[in-house]
Amino acid sequence: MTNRIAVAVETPQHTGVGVLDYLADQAWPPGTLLRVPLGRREVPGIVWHRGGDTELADDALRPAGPALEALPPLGEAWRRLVEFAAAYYQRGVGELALAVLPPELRKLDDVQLARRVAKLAKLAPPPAAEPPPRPEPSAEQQAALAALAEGTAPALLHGVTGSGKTEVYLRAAEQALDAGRQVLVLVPEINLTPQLEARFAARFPGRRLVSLHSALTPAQRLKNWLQAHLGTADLVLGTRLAVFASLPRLGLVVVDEEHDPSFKQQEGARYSARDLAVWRAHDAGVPVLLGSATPSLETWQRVQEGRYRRLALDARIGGGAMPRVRVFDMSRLPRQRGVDAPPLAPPVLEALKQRLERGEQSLLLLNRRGYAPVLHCGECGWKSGCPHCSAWRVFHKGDRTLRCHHCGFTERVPRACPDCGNQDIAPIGRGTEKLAEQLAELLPEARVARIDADSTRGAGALEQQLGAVHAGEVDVLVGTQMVAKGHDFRRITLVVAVNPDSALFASDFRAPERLFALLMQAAGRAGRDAEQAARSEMWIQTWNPQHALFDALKRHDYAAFAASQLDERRSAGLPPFSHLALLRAEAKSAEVATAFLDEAATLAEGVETIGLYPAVPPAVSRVADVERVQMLVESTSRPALQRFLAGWLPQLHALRPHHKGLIRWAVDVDPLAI
Ligand SMILES: Nc1ncnc2c1ncn2[C@@H]1O[C@H](COP(=O)(O)OP(=O)(O)OP(=O)(O)O)[C@@H](O)[C@H]1O
Ligand SMILES: [Zn+2]
Repeated sequence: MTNRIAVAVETPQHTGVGVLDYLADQAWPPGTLLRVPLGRREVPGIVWHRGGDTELADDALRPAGPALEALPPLGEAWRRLVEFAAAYYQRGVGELALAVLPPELRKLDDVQLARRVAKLAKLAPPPAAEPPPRPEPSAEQQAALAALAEGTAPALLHGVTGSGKTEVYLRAAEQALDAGRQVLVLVPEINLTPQLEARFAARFPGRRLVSLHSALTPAQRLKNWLQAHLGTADLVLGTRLAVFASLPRLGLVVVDEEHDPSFKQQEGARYSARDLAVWRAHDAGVPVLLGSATPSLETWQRVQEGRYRRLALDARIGGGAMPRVRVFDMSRLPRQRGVDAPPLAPPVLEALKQRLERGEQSLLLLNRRGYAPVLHCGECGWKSGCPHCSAWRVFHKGDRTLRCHHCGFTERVPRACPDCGNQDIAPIGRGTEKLAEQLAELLPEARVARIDADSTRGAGALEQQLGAVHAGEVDVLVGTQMVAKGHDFRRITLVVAVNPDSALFASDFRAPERLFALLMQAAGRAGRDAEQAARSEMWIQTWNPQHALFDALKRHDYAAFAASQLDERRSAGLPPFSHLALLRAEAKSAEVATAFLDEAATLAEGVETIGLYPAVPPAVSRVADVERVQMLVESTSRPALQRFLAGWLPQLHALRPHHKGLIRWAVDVDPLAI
C-alpha cells in the first residue's frame, strides 16, 4: 500500500477536516467513490486528488476500504463545482459532495452497482419517432437565439408572460443536442417539472430525458442520476439539486424562472442553484440562459452593468395584449372585515360572473392555505396559538384540525374555547379553503376547484387537478402561488389577487420584489390565448391602492419597478449593491442565542471591510420550542466577505462550547429570507 490519496469525507467544514489522507492499494483516480475508516465507522468518501495533503508518515495513515469500481470517476468539472460551492457557502468539501450525490449510492456495494450500471448501459434509447411539427420561431425568438449563439456572457431571456420562452429553450437545447452535448434545465418547483418534461419529451423523441428532484424514490433518483453521469441521458430536467448532476458532456444550462426563491436551498449547504448554474456554465465554457418575465434584481443589475446580456421577448405569442390590471380600493366597501365579509368586491364578483356566462375560466390567487389563519374566542380572547411556536395555528376545515404550518403540531379543533368553555369560537381571516367554500355558495352553478399544498398531497393529485383545469372542467380555480406561475392555461381571462396586502409591509427588504413578481406571473396566466387576450383582466383587491408597486403592475412595467427598487437598495446599501451573510443561532432561550451572536460580533470588531447589524429575532422567532436569533454581516466587497467568513467560522466553532444551551448555529451566504 503505497498510494497516498486525499479523500473527501462527510465532515462539516468547521470541524476542521473535510479531505483526509489515506493509503490505498491501488492508484484510484480522482473522483472514485470508496469507503474509508473514520473514527470507528466506515464512511463513504470520494478520492479528491492523488498524493496526500499532510506531512504525516505513511504508517500514520489508515488504509482506504473498497472502491466502487463500477462507477466511472466523478469528473474534474464536477469536482471543481463542488469545491467552489463548498468554499463559497462555507461548507466542507466532503460534506457537500456527499450530500448532493444520490443517497442510494452509499448503500450499494460494487457488485450491486455494477449490475445497475450494466442494465442502464444496455437500455435502448427511446424509439426515434418523427419529431412533431415545431412552431416557426417568432422574429423575437429568432433574434434571441441568434444573440445567444454569438456571445458567451450569461444571457437573461427577459420575456413577458406568454412570450414563448420555452420555445427558445427548446431551440437552444436542440442545437446543443445536435452537437452531441447534454442539456441541463433547472425549474423552480417540482410541480412545474411534469409539464416541462412533457414538452421536452415531445420535442425530442429518440433522446433520453431524465428528471432529478426530491419527489423521486431513492431508486429512481439513482437511476436518473446514473444516466446523466454515464452520459446516456441527453437532457436533465430538475429542481435545484439537479445543478449538481454529473454531466460529462454538458453543452447548455437553462434556468427557468430564474428569479424564483426556491432555487435557494434553505438548509445544510444553503446554495443558490441559479448562481451555481451560472458559475458552472462559465467554468465549462457553455452558454447559460436565465429566463424570466420578472428577473431577480441581482440579475437585472448585472444586465445594467453589462456583465449579462439581455435577450428580450417583449410581445406575447400571437400578439395578444397583456391583461388589463385594475385595482379595487377595499376601503370603499362598508366596513365588514372578518371571515364572513364577502370575499370579492362587487365589481370583481361582476367580472367573475361575466366569465362564467362566457364559459371562460378565472383564477383566484390567495397565498394562504387552510380555512382560516386563526381561531378566536369572542368571550375571553383565546386564540389558536401554537404552544411550540410564536405563530397561530391554522384552522383546516376539511379534516377539522388546527395545524401549525411551522412545526406541524396538529390537533382536532376544540368544540369549545379551551380557556373559558365558550361554545362560540370563530375563525378570523380567510384561507383558500374558506374562499373556495364561499365561492361555491355565491355561485352555485360554477365549478370551483382549489389547488394548494393541501389539495395536492397524494401522488399524481396535482397533475390530475391541473388536467381538469386544462380540460375546461373547472370554471373558477382558487389557488396559492403554486398555480400562479409557469402554467400555460389557455382559457383563463380573469385573475384576481384576493388579498395581496400583507406582503406590502413585510419586514424583509425583498418582499416587494417577490410580490411584484408573483402578481406579474399571476397576471400572466390570463389571456394566454391571443383570441381572448383583449378581454382579459387582473383585479387586485387592496387597502393600499396608491402603492407604487401596483402602479408599475398596471403598466406591466418591470423595468420601472426594478429601477425604483434598485434606487432604494442602493441608498440603503442592500444587495445587489452589497453582499450579505446571515449568522443564525438557535437555543432554548433567546438570551443564549443572542449571547452567542454578541460574542461572534466582538470577534469581528475592527474588521474594516465588513459591517454587522444587531442580532434580532426573525419574524417567527420560536419554532418547535427553539428560539432563533440572527445577525446580518454585510460588505461592499464579495471577496472581502468571503475572506472574513473563512476566518470567522473556525473561531465561531471554537466559541460554541462556551455557550451552554446553544442548539445550533449556521451561516447563510447570500441569504434570501431575512
Ligand atoms: N413560435 C411560436 N409559434 C406558435 N406558438 C408558439 C411559439 N412559441 C411559443 N408558442 C406557444 O405560446 C404559448 C406560450 O409559450 P410559453 O409557455 O413558452 O411562454 P412563456 O414565455 O414561458 O410564458 P410564462 O413566462 O408565462 O410561463 C405556448 O402555448 C407555446 O406553445
Ligand atoms: Zn408550531
